[in-house]
Amino acid sequence: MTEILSDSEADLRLRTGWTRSGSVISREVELASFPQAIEVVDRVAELAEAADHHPDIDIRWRTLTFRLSTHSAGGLTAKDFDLAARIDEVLGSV
Ligand SMILES: C[C@H](O)[C@H](O)[C@H]1CNC2=NC(N)=NC(=O)C2=N1
Repeated sequence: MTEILSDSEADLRLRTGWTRSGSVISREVELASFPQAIEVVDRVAELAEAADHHPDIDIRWRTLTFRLSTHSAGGLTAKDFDLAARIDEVLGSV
């Protein structure tokens, strides 16, 4: 069972560009174009499948918002921060 992180533990792990609201961390990013945003979504989808951990993804033209929480645990876990780091790697590569 993946352990739920306390608010203070979660805040210590919060990555640049991400915010926490309760048991959800999120990052909003604007891409250069809609096709580029969809390319990012495709790449994140592959990472999520490989990790068996999936973000909520809001797509509005060129703006993507990723939201992470561990539904099965009912809170934030290491899985959320690990996937956030992978999402940051994708965003850093476009
Ligand atoms: C059966 C499957 O492993 C689970 O439903 C996975 C799928 N992806 C998931 N993603 C997220 N964000 N939280 C989960 O608890 C979760 N559980």
